[in-house]
Amino acid sequence: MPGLSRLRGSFAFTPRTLALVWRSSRASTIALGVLTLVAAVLPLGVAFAGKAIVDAVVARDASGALHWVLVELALVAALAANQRTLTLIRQLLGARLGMDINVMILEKALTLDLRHFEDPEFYDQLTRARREASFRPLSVVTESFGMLQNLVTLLGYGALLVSFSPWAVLVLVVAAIPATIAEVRFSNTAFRLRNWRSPESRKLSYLEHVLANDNHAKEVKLFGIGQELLSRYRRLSEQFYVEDRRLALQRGGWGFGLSLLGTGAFYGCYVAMALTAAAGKLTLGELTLYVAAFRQGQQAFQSILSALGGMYEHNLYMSNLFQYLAISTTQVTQPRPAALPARAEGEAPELRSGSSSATESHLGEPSERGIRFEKVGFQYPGQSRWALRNVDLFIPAGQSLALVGHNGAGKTTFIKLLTRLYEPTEGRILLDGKDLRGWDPEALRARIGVVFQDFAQYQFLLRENVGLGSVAHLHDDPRVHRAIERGGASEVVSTISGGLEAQLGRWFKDGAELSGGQWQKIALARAFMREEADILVLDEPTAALDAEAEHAVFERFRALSEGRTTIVISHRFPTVRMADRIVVIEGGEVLEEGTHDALLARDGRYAHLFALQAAGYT
Ligand SMILES: Nc1ncnc2c1ncn2[C@@H]1O[C@H](COP(=O)(O)OP(=O)(O)OP(=O)(O)O)[C@@H](O)[C@H]1O
Repeated sequence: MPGLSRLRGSFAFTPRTLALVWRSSRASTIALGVLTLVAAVLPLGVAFAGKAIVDAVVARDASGALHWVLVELALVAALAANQRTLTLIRQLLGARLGMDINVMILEKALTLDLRHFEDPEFYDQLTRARREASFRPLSVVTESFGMLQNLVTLLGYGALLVSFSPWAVLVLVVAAIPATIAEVRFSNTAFRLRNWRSPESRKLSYLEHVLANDNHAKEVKLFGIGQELLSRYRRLSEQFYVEDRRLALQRGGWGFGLSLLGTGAFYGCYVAMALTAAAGKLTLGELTLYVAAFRQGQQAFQSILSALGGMYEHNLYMSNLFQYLAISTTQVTQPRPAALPARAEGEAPELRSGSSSATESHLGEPSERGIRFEKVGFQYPGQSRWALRNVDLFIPAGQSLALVGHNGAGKTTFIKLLTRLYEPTEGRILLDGKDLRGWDPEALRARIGVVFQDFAQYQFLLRENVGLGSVAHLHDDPRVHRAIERGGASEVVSTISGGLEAQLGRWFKDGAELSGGQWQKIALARAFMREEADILVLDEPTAALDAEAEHAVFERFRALSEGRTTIVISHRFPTVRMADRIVVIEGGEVLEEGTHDALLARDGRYAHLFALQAAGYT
């Protein structure tokens, strides 16, 4: 039955949510439970005192009436104090919970793979989890306790009403059901609407970001694209508004119509009670009590039912959070069987025919020192195109290698695989004879220092921008200075005031903004913080430097990288030719490889590109 499964759905994540809340603050959760029970019982006392007052008045018992008025006053005061404390605890618990859950979300983000961040569906999930989950858990708790409170109140009023007529209890219950069913339905629609348009919401946030962000301000102004983007923003938000309005109107209309049923039921019972009292079968006090019991019982019951609707909605949102937290972070580790026969770690590798000339005649042995790509192929998740294919390559330890190729040839992908940001779809990569998948990720990354073309510009202190290259040495000043010098950033440091403690970037007060080339030098310095790393990779991090500066950087880089393996990606031949060995990648495959002179002599693609650049065409 769909109704029943919805009802079950309303509570599916409640135990896990309550566990989250319990872990956040036990004391607050217990206090919330106790105060909720008090809030459930006190109104019964107030109603009973009301009856006693009326009865005392009718019996002309002044002191009795005064006594009960004082009792009622005390109960009402207690109720108000209880309510205030409840609100306070809810606020505190809500703040604590929001904090804890955001930390959980970010902690999870740290364990995710790069592929997750490059996947739009994952992004939607993350956005949804962050948007809703910090306040929904508290709503689940408040709603659960609220339901308990109303249930106790309802049972109390129900017991009172039964003595008037069991029919009254039945009418009270039945009249509230249609409105509840409608509420659950609308909650469901609201959730689906928001989930369904989640990609559109991201577009909206992105437009906001472009229109109000320092990175884009120059282009937005100079290309005059502000109005165009703003009108896209308007169109999208207008569309959202229309959908939301339709839903709100439907929800409001149905809610109002169906609540009339409850009002009708109340007045029907009121008439019955009034007639019974007029016939002398009820005292005035009993009439007052029953009317109050019916009205408040009805309210309690409606609250329970609408809380059910709310719970259903909260649970749908909580499912987002739990799904996000359950994302598997283990990468696909099995190479495709067709590509390479499975082989146990350490087992003697057999020779394979058809290896490109890039491969030395021997294959990975546990004792070899260097990086070996064995028939490596890679497709980005969800893509049928091979970004890399049939890559067979051995880079002996200490060698300097340059990767050359057109845009989109697969050079960065090569680095992403080497640094295990992704794993090969087929084939395998070995470091010192051991499959990368067998390496502890921490140990592997400690050995590699990388600067990507889209390196980060942290809006942090200068010390942090450099020192974060080796967090453990963030406060090791001599090391930070050494790294700055090696990255060629000494003149950057001398031009800004504040030295290592200077704030960089424009986001925060007194931040010094650097030029593109200066940021690159800082990024290089960050890589040089990894003094223990024996593999250094520069993926075009010098594109913003002028040719002369780039040449200087690479000369220094080479000198400093003595004995280390270096891999450099560059489109500039003066840089490329310095490498011991050059690999030309085209369409994801290794096309040529050799020294600069050997490749020129071969007169192939490399020689062609070199001639173009020498003639000033690239
Ligand atoms: N995250 C990704 N998802 C899907 N495809 C990608 C992704 N990153 C790169 N690609 C595709 O993989 C191919 C190789 O890209 P890669 O970044 O390795 O090229 P590149 O040689 O480094 O280019 P450039 O010189 O422009 O930096 C390209 O066709 C690109 O479109």
